[in-house]
Amino acid sequence: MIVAVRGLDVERGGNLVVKDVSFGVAPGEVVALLGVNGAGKSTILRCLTGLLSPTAGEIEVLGKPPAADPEYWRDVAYVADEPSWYPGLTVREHLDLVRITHASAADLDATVVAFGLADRADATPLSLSSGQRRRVMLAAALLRPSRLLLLDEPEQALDSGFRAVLARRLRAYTQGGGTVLMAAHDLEFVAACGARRLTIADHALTAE
Ligand SMILES: Nc1ncnc2c1ncn2[C@@H]1O[C@H](COP(=O)(O)OP(=O)(O)OP(=O)(O)O)[C@@H](O)[C@H]1O
Repeated sequence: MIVAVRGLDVERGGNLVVKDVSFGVAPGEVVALLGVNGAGKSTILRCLTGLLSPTAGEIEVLGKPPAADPEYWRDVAYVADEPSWYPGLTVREHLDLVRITHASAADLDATVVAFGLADRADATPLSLSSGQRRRVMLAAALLRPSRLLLLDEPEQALDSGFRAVLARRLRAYTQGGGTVLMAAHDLEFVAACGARRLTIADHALTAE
Protein backbone atom coordinates (compact mmCIF):
# COMPACT_ATOMS: atom_id res chain seq x y z
CA MET A 1 0.00 0.00 0.00
CA ILE A 2 1.19 3.52 -0.77
CA VAL A 3 -1.17 4.97 1.84
CA ALA A 4 -2.58 3.06 4.82
CA VAL A 5 -4.93 4.81 7.24
CA ARG A 6 -6.33 2.91 10.21
CA GLY A 7 -8.83 4.12 12.80
CA LEU A 8 -8.13 7.80 12.20
CA ASP A 9 -9.75 10.26 14.63
CA VAL A 10 -9.04 13.99 14.33
CA GLU A 11 -10.24 16.69 16.67
CA ARG A 12 -10.30 20.31 15.51
CA GLY A 13 -11.67 23.22 17.51
CA GLY A 14 -12.91 20.79 20.18
CA ASN A 15 -14.96 18.71 17.71
CA LEU A 16 -14.25 15.26 16.34
CA VAL A 17 -14.22 16.07 12.60
CA VAL A 18 -12.77 12.73 11.41
CA LYS A 19 -14.17 9.62 13.06
CA ASP A 20 -12.59 6.19 12.84
CA VAL A 21 -11.61 6.48 9.17
CA SER A 22 -9.67 3.57 7.62
CA PHE A 23 -8.66 3.10 3.99
CA GLY A 24 -5.74 2.14 1.78
CA VAL A 25 -4.43 3.40 -1.54
CA ALA A 26 -2.63 0.90 -3.76
CA PRO A 27 0.25 1.76 -6.13
CA GLY A 28 -0.95 3.33 -9.37
CA GLU A 29 -4.41 4.19 -8.07
CA VAL A 30 -6.21 7.52 -8.23
CA VAL A 31 -8.45 7.77 -5.17
CA ALA A 32 -10.90 10.63 -4.62
CA LEU A 33 -12.21 11.62 -1.19
CA LEU A 34 -15.73 12.96 -1.67
CA GLY A 35 -18.15 14.59 0.74
CA VAL A 36 -19.98 17.79 1.56
CA ASN A 37 -18.19 20.96 2.73
CA GLY A 38 -16.78 20.37 6.19
CA ALA A 39 -16.91 16.55 5.88
CA GLY A 40 -13.21 16.25 6.81
CA LYS A 41 -11.48 15.68 3.44
CA SER A 42 -8.83 18.41 3.81
CA THR A 43 -8.26 17.37 7.41
CA ILE A 44 -7.43 13.81 6.32
CA LEU A 45 -5.04 15.08 3.62
CA ARG A 46 -3.30 17.40 6.11
CA CYS A 47 -2.78 14.46 8.47
CA LEU A 48 -1.13 12.59 5.60
CA THR A 49 1.31 15.47 5.12
CA GLY A 50 2.30 15.40 8.78
CA LEU A 51 1.22 19.04 9.14
CA LEU A 52 -1.68 18.04 11.39
CA SER A 53 -1.53 15.40 14.11
CA PRO A 54 -4.42 12.97 14.50
CA THR A 55 -6.05 12.39 17.87
CA ALA A 56 -5.98 8.62 17.35
CA GLY A 57 -5.19 6.08 14.67
CA GLU A 58 -2.28 5.13 12.46
CA ILE A 59 -1.09 6.52 9.14
CA GLU A 60 1.59 5.11 6.89
CA VAL A 61 2.68 6.84 3.71
CA LEU A 62 5.15 4.86 1.59
CA GLY A 63 5.62 2.57 4.55
CA LYS A 64 6.44 5.27 7.12
CA PRO A 65 4.52 7.65 9.36
CA PRO A 66 4.19 11.12 7.77
CA ALA A 67 6.94 13.48 8.89
CA ALA A 68 7.84 17.07 8.27
CA ASP A 69 11.42 16.18 7.30
CA PRO A 70 12.83 16.83 3.79
CA GLU A 71 13.29 13.11 3.14
CA TYR A 72 9.51 12.58 3.34
CA TRP A 73 8.84 15.38 0.84
CA ARG A 74 11.27 13.92 -1.69
CA ASP A 75 8.61 11.38 -2.72
CA VAL A 76 5.41 13.22 -1.83
CA ALA A 77 3.96 16.34 -3.48
CA TYR A 78 1.07 18.24 -1.89
CA VAL A 79 -1.12 20.93 -3.38
CA ALA A 80 -3.20 22.59 -0.66
CA ASP A 81 -6.63 24.09 -1.24
CA GLU A 82 -5.23 27.64 -1.01
CA PRO A 83 -2.60 28.23 -3.72
CA SER A 84 0.36 30.26 -2.49
CA TRP A 85 3.91 31.15 -3.47
CA TYR A 86 6.33 33.99 -2.89
CA PRO A 87 4.45 37.10 -4.04
CA GLY A 88 7.57 38.62 -5.63
CA LEU A 89 8.27 35.66 -7.92
CA THR A 90 6.86 35.35 -11.41
CA VAL A 91 5.25 32.15 -12.67
CA ARG A 92 8.45 31.16 -14.46
CA GLU A 93 10.69 32.00 -11.47
CA HIS A 94 8.52 29.93 -9.15
CA LEU A 95 8.54 26.93 -11.49
CA ASP A 96 12.26 27.47 -12.06
CA LEU A 97 12.90 26.90 -8.34
CA VAL A 98 11.39 23.44 -8.74
CA ARG A 99 13.21 22.90 -12.04
CA ILE A 100 16.65 23.74 -10.57
CA THR A 101 16.58 20.78 -8.19
CA HIS A 102 14.33 18.32 -9.97
CA ALA A 103 13.82 18.81 -13.70
CA SER A 104 15.31 20.00 -16.97
CA ALA A 105 14.73 23.31 -18.75
CA ALA A 106 12.85 21.37 -21.45
CA ASP A 107 10.54 19.89 -18.78
CA LEU A 108 9.87 23.39 -17.48
CA ASP A 109 9.00 24.76 -20.92
CA ALA A 110 6.73 21.78 -21.69
CA THR A 111 4.95 22.15 -18.34
CA VAL A 112 4.42 25.89 -18.84
CA VAL A 113 2.81 25.18 -22.21
CA ALA A 114 0.77 22.18 -21.00
CA PHE A 115 -0.77 24.26 -18.22
CA GLY A 116 -1.49 27.20 -20.54
CA LEU A 117 0.89 29.53 -18.72
CA ALA A 118 3.16 30.59 -21.59
CA ASP A 119 1.59 34.05 -21.95
CA ARG A 120 1.51 34.58 -18.15
CA ALA A 121 5.03 33.28 -17.40
CA ASP A 122 6.28 36.73 -16.35
CA ALA A 123 3.27 37.50 -14.15
CA THR A 124 3.32 37.53 -10.32
CA PRO A 125 0.59 35.80 -8.27
CA LEU A 126 -1.50 38.87 -7.52
CA SER A 127 -1.96 39.62 -11.22
CA LEU A 128 -3.29 36.13 -12.01
CA SER A 129 -6.81 34.74 -11.85
CA SER A 130 -7.54 32.07 -9.24
CA GLY A 131 -7.63 29.36 -11.92
CA GLN A 132 -4.27 30.53 -13.31
CA ARG A 133 -2.74 30.48 -9.79
CA ARG A 134 -4.04 26.96 -9.24
CA ARG A 135 -2.54 25.87 -12.57
CA VAL A 136 0.87 27.16 -11.41
CA MET A 137 0.66 25.13 -8.18
CA LEU A 138 -0.38 21.98 -10.04
CA ALA A 139 2.34 22.52 -12.66
CA ALA A 140 4.95 22.83 -9.88
CA ALA A 141 3.73 19.60 -8.25
CA LEU A 142 3.80 17.67 -11.53
CA LEU A 143 7.12 19.11 -12.69
CA ARG A 144 9.19 17.27 -10.12
CA PRO A 145 9.42 13.50 -9.75
CA SER A 146 7.35 12.05 -6.92
CA ARG A 147 5.66 8.78 -6.00
CA LEU A 148 2.52 10.21 -4.38
CA LEU A 149 0.47 13.29 -5.17
CA LEU A 150 -1.81 14.63 -2.42
CA LEU A 151 -4.18 17.15 -4.02
CA ASP A 152 -6.81 19.19 -2.21
CA GLU A 153 -9.61 19.96 -4.68
CA PRO A 154 -7.24 20.30 -7.64
CA GLU A 155 -10.14 20.97 -10.03
CA GLN A 156 -11.25 24.01 -8.02
CA ALA A 157 -11.26 27.23 -10.11
CA LEU A 158 -10.19 25.38 -13.29
CA ASP A 159 -12.34 25.74 -16.39
CA SER A 160 -13.61 22.57 -18.06
CA GLY A 161 -10.75 22.54 -20.59
CA PHE A 162 -8.07 22.57 -17.90
CA ARG A 163 -9.98 20.03 -15.79
CA ALA A 164 -9.67 17.71 -18.80
CA VAL A 165 -5.96 18.54 -19.17
CA LEU A 166 -5.38 17.82 -15.48
CA ALA A 167 -7.30 14.54 -15.61
CA ARG A 168 -5.12 13.39 -18.53
CA ARG A 169 -1.94 14.44 -16.68
CA LEU A 170 -2.99 12.55 -13.55
CA ARG A 171 -3.76 9.40 -15.52
CA ALA A 172 -0.37 9.67 -17.21
CA TYR A 173 1.25 10.16 -13.78
CA THR A 174 -0.24 6.90 -12.51
CA GLN A 175 0.69 5.07 -15.72
CA GLY A 176 4.26 6.18 -14.98
CA GLY A 177 4.07 4.51 -11.55
CA GLY A 178 2.70 7.37 -9.43
CA THR A 179 -0.27 7.29 -7.06
CA VAL A 180 -2.82 10.06 -6.43
CA LEU A 181 -5.02 10.76 -3.41
CA MET A 182 -7.20 13.83 -3.74
CA ALA A 183 -10.18 15.59 -2.24
CA ALA A 184 -12.65 16.57 -4.94
CA HIS A 185 -16.19 17.79 -5.60
CA ASP A 186 -16.61 17.54 -9.38
CA LEU A 187 -17.81 14.00 -10.16
CA GLU A 188 -17.22 14.44 -13.89
CA PHE A 189 -13.58 15.31 -13.18
CA VAL A 190 -13.30 12.38 -10.75
CA ALA A 191 -14.60 10.01 -13.44
CA ALA A 192 -12.26 11.50 -16.06
CA CYS A 193 -9.34 10.73 -13.72
CA GLY A 194 -10.53 7.11 -13.45
CA ALA A 195 -10.60 7.57 -9.67
CA ARG A 196 -11.90 5.17 -7.04
CA ARG A 197 -14.31 7.07 -4.83
CA LEU A 198 -14.30 7.16 -1.02
CA THR A 199 -17.20 9.12 0.45
CA ILE A 200 -17.09 10.83 3.84
CA ALA A 201 -20.47 11.50 5.48
CA ASP A 202 -20.96 12.72 9.05
CA HIS A 203 -17.14 12.77 9.29
CA ALA A 204 -16.88 8.99 8.75
CA LEU A 205 -16.23 6.86 5.70
CA THR A 206 -19.40 5.40 4.21
CA ALA A 207 -19.37 1.83 2.87
CA GLU A 208 -17.04 1.54 -0.14
N1 LIG B 1 -8.36 25.29 11.74
C1 LIG B 1 -9.51 24.75 12.16
N2 LIG B 1 -9.92 24.88 13.43
C2 LIG B 1 -11.07 24.32 13.87
N3 LIG B 1 -11.89 23.59 13.07
C3 LIG B 1 -11.53 23.45 11.80
C4 LIG B 1 -10.33 24.01 11.27
N4 LIG B 1 -10.26 23.68 9.96
C5 LIG B 1 -11.34 22.96 9.69
N5 LIG B 1 -12.12 22.82 10.78
C6 LIG B 1 -13.38 22.08 10.88
O1 LIG B 1 -13.10 20.73 10.56
C7 LIG B 1 -14.18 20.18 9.81
C8 LIG B 1 -13.62 19.51 8.58
O2 LIG B 1 -13.06 20.52 7.74
P1 LIG B 1 -12.31 20.16 6.40
O3 LIG B 1 -11.65 21.41 5.92
O4 LIG B 1 -11.47 18.97 6.60
O5 LIG B 1 -13.54 19.78 5.46
P2 LIG B 1 -13.59 19.47 3.90
O6 LIG B 1 -14.32 18.17 3.75
O7 LIG B 1 -12.24 19.55 3.31
O8 LIG B 1 -14.52 20.65 3.36
P3 LIG B 1 -14.55 21.49 1.97
O9 LIG B 1 -15.28 20.63 0.98
O10 LIG B 1 -15.34 22.70 2.35
O11 LIG B 1 -13.13 21.81 1.59
C9 LIG B 1 -15.16 21.30 9.53
O12 LIG B 1 -16.24 21.15 10.40
C10 LIG B 1 -14.38 22.54 9.84
O13 LIG B 1 -15.23 23.53 10.37
